[in-house]
Amino acid sequence: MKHAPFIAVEGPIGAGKTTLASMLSTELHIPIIKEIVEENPFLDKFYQNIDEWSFQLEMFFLCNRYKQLEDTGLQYLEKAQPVISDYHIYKNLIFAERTLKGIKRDKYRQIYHLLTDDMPKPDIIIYIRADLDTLLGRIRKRARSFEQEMDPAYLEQLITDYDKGIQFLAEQSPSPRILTIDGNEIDFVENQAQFEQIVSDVKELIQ
Ligand SMILES: Nc1ncnc2c1ncn2[C@@H]1O[C@H](COP(=O)(O)OP(=O)(O)O)[C@@H](O)[C@H]1O
Ligand SMILES: Nc1nc2c(ncn2[C@H]2C[C@H](O)[C@@H](COP(=O)(O)O)O2)c(=O)[nH]1
Repeated sequence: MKHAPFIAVEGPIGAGKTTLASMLSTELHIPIIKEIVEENPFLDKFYQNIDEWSFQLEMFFLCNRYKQLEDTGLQYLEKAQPVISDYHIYKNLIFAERTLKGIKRDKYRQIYHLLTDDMPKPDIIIYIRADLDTLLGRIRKRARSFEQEMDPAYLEQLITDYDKGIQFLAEQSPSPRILTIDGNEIDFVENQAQFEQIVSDVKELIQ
């Protein structure tokens, strides 16, 4: 790979994105960009009433990620410095296609493309797949109050949406390199050898 890599860790809610991105950042000495969660004023309301709050929430995520992506370009990529983030900007569309309807979805799509089409995109995606039980267990473990009443059907739908979304990204040109991790079987937190294998796979992708 000639230019500095832009690595994104992706996967549905609770898959372990932030955990793995932080571990890789430390191990590979690559700065990390993390998404803003706790400061989000709409998440709590969203989980109580998705239809009522989805547009505000999706726009908040989109604007924040747009700003982070702009900064990532200026601070790292244009200076040929590698960077790792715990999300891919396409995540916005994966969620919004599920949570928005009708005219709001149409408007959101237009704004999404207007803001992001010419922005830098990750060239390496680490995709953590995990089934519903694993994700629910991790969400419980993380214990964010607003996520505890999440409808399992919503999460289950997102698992499928993510598979389709990552497949879509794989078909883009130029296509990102994708490392898929089985989050049910591979425990990069407790199992050092499994983490080292991921590090080795990522180093190979970076070469
Ligand atoms: N491989 C793993 N094994 C055990 N616990 C994990 C693993 N990955 C993440 N966790 C835990 O699961 C929770 C969710 O992880 P997190 O990285 O916040 O997920 P995400 O960023 O994908 O939503 C956290 O409490 C984290 O410590
Ligand atoms: N509706 C949306 N929800 C989102 C989006 N990005 C994140 N989230 C939610 C999911 C979790 O409750 C929380 C943190 O996300 P993690 O995937 O890091 O666990 O925020 C989004 O774009 N739309």
